[in-house]
Amino acid sequence: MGMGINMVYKGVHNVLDFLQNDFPDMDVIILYAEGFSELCSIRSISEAIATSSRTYRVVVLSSSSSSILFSFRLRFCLLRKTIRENAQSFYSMDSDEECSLVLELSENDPFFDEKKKLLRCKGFGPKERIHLKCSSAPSWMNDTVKILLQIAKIIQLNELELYFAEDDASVEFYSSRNELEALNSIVSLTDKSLSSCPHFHTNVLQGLQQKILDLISDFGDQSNMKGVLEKHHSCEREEHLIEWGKSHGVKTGLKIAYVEGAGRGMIAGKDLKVGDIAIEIPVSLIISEELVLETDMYRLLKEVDGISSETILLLWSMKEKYNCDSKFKIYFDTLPEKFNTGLSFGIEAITMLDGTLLFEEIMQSRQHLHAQYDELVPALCNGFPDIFPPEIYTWENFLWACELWYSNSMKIMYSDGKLRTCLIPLAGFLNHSLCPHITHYGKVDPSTNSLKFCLSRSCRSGEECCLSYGNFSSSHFITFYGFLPQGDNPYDVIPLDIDSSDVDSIEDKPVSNWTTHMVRGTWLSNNHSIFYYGLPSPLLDHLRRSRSTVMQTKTFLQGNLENELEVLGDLKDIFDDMMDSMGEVDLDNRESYTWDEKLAVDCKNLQRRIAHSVSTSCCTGINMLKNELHNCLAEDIVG
Ligand SMILES: C[S@@+](CC[C@H](N)C(=O)[O-])C[C@H]1O[C@@H](n2cnc3c(N)ncnc32)[C@H](O)[C@@H]1O
Repeated sequence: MGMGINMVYKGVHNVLDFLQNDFPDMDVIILYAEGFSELCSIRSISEAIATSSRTYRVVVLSSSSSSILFSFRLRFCLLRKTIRENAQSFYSMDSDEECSLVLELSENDPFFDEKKKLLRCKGFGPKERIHLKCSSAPSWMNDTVKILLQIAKIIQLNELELYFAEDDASVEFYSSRNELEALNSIVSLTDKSLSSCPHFHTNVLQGLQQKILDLISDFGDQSNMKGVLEKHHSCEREEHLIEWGKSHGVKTGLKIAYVEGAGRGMIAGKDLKVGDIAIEIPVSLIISEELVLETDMYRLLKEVDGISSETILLLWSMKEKYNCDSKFKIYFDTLPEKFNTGLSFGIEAITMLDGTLLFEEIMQSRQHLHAQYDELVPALCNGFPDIFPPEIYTWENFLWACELWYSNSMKIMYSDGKLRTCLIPLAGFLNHSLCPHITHYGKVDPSTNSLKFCLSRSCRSGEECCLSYGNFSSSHFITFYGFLPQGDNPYDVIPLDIDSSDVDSIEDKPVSNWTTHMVRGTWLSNNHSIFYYGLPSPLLDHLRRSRSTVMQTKTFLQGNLENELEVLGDLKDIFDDMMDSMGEVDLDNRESYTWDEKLAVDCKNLQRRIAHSVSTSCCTGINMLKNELHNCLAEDIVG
């Protein structure tokens, strides 16, 4: 039913109550604005309406030229609702013959409230049943996939991705990790449904699953992170290791080759599909604490107060490297003599890092390792030289073992439920990618007593097969792995030292769950409009609240605009100071630098780019705000 009402604007927060309580039957809303400031209110009203679980049709009538901007935004809100409406009408069907997919945000999700809010912004609830029925409409499949993906992506967000997505419904892409997790979660859902749906639905489900698999494949093809193979290197020792592995139960179709800039990597010997096992390692070939339990070294070390199983393994591996009778000699023989991680940066490279996050990370880690060595090793060598020969237990060898364990170990969940830090021969040749083929690999399969590395995206014959080492910043990768990942790393953030506790609560009730704040390169954001500026909303909201005790809304009121100006001015100062303290980056001489100096300048350049992007976005925002403020004041004078 359409109904025209003369709606009195009661403020953004009670618009929905107003509509639902006073006009429960209304489904078409006509918003009319004469001047600029009325248009600003309309935008806020329309945003509030867009969060409703009911569908309203909103029409904007305006005499102002700025209406184009708002109509665009409104159309966007409407579009989201219309897609959902259409899709639901395609899915509606006989309940007896129902086949549906249910996407549900778990109430145990640590970010349940934030994700629920984001789902609402997009017009979804925490539990959505999507009914599937092949429609005659050609777009039904695309519409269905679009909805499934929108929901799945939000459910699969991790903390950091959520921080940068919160309060901004326009975000469609969060990270490659998120994209792959979301797509794979729908593949699993369709798998489950295929086993329980009546057989006449299998075509629909299989069609849907194939569509998702095609999307996964397209996504992999688009990612520009394929390793270039260096054919002139010999991999004889590595091939021996593969043969040894296979003779002890390893199953794999992967080969080893040198990859430009990454050392050795694993290459698919044939086309591999989503779900295929790239490599399977029997537990008997995994190096974990189990292996040292029977040694004299273990019996001695377990008496040392507070020593961890990781430290015991590290000390064991220092000696095992030189043990000619080791069961793992062939594995130790393939390990690099030097790891070249941030932990072994020279003094020149460290000096270049002054003012960067990497400087702090490397210095703290080195201090920690030196303290650990000094506390433990000399005493062991003096007390038990037979077990800890001083010529093996040097600082250099200790650092080598630390770098080995930091850069090559994986945390594995064993069948007894215990998480163990392990070295895994062969799987240790898998390099990292921001768009990995393998995302889940940490659990022993009790039925085979082996560790399986299954593909979350396909890998063509001859292509390097990569996994994800984790969602780390580039400074973490440099410190502990010795490389800077290729491409945009969404986890490259600059944390801000802001205490949220006092401003982010009203009468002891938190208004936001974010207690720490950060920024990342604003080129990663697609919303640079006023009130967003490519910056994270939780940070902006926090700074707004700390600057003004008045409730802040995203409306074009003079007070709000003035507060925004101050917030952006403060942020800009912080990042301009950061750039000043880091100094310039000399990229012209990069080729003459040593390996560690190259990593140092690249990392410094990255942090500078992030700081510069934040400062530039603040500057653009300040200019936009000044224009709006000017318009606002002009309206007031005319009014
Ligand atoms: C687990 S090992 C992988 C095998 C290693 N490439 C080798 O030759 O032994 C981890 C190390 O590989 C290298 N690496 C892994 N992924 C990389 C990447 N994306 N880019 C550059 N180097 C990488 C780093 O040196 C890292 O410390």
